Amino acid sequence: MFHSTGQRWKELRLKLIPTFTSGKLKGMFPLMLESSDIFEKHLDKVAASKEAFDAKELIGRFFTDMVGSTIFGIDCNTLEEPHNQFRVMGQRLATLSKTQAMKLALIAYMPEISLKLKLTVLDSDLRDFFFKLTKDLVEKRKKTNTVRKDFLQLLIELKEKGNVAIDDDDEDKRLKENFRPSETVFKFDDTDMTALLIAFYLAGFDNTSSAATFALLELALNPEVQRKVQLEIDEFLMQNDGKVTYNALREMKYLEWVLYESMRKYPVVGIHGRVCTKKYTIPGTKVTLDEGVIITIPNYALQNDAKYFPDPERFDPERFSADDALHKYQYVYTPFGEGPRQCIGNRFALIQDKLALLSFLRRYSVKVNSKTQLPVKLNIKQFLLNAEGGIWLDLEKRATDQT
Ligand code: HEM
Repeated sequence: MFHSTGQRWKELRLKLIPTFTSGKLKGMFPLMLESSDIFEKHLDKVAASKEAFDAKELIGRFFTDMVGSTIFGIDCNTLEEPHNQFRVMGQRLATLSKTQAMKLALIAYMPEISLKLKLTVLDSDLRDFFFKLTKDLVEKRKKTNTVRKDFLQLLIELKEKGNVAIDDDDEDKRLKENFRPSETVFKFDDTDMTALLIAFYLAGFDNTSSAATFALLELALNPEVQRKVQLEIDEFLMQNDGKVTYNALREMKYLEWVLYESMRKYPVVGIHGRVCTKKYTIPGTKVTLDEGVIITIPNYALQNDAKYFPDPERFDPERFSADDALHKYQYVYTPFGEGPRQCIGNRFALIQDKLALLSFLRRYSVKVNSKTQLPVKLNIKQFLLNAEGGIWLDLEKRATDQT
């Protein structure tokens, strides 16, 4: 999906909208909670070891289990078995060799030539692994008549019926009213399904774990902010008999501002790409872009520009406290992109990241371990923003157990 363009992309995007509605995400929430419960128990072991942990690695394993369940419907147990095949294959998706990175750039910037050359980025054994996995899982569901509230199920529905239905009680009323299934015949085969599952898997453990890692780092560096998040969590848990609910999580606004602010300082995807589809003169300038021109939008630079975000080095979640903050920062704050190609999984990602922070902070505080290089040096060789040498943290049990 990342590389499809034109009519094919439009069709696919339209078909996928109902997959990410609040109703569907709410339906998946119990599966997400199951993974969080296991993660919280695992954190007790990490704390008992008194060893520092590599935040991206630990959260990446947690999210591998979570997306294993919510995307593929499988139980991976990656927290306990960090080298299982599903995790190893996922890590290979996330680490591109130089040749793969060059191929990716060619596909992004010269799509027509790449198509002619039949360029592909993934190694054939990786493709075969996910293709077989998807095929086996689909067959098993059919054989056992299993229906699960996960992405695989929704894509099976899309393949078989040509559409994913929007539930009558879905809260996204505007979406429901405006949604029109496309009238053209929609081709969606096993390869399309596998490609989408791979994209969701990769984004669902890699992008999201980077975002949660940077948020934890800033909380560790700013104990007063960490304390405020913990107080908000305590309050919501108290109001809900210690249970984490979808609605309570959505209402934890301070937690949300913390994530917004850390995604401002450290946008996991540091640049966006666009292709000009028709000749266009930028208003108020003499700059004319011709059709086909490739544009790179430097969102890392924009989000760290004092012109838009005064004192940009300062970690200040209050920047997002106004109701219209996201509107005010539109086009300069774009961690999830902007416009029709904006990240389709942004709400799912926010739930994941909120759950990760909540799992840590309800019973522990995080502290920076001396293995973390400060100030953080960003690794610019990777596709996603990560810290060189990793973010190493220590867990410290909170004075009162909040469960
Ligand atoms: C913190 C986590 C995440 C970040 C920062 C992120 C960021 C982004 C960005 C910057 C784009 C490109 C948007 C543009 O060009 O305007 C994108 C696209 C996309 N993302 Fe995410 N993403 C995250 C999580 C997820 C998750 C969890 C999923 C799915 C489960 C997902 C699925 C996608 C897909 C399918 C696209 C392509 C959309 C299209 O081309 O129409 N992302 N994401």
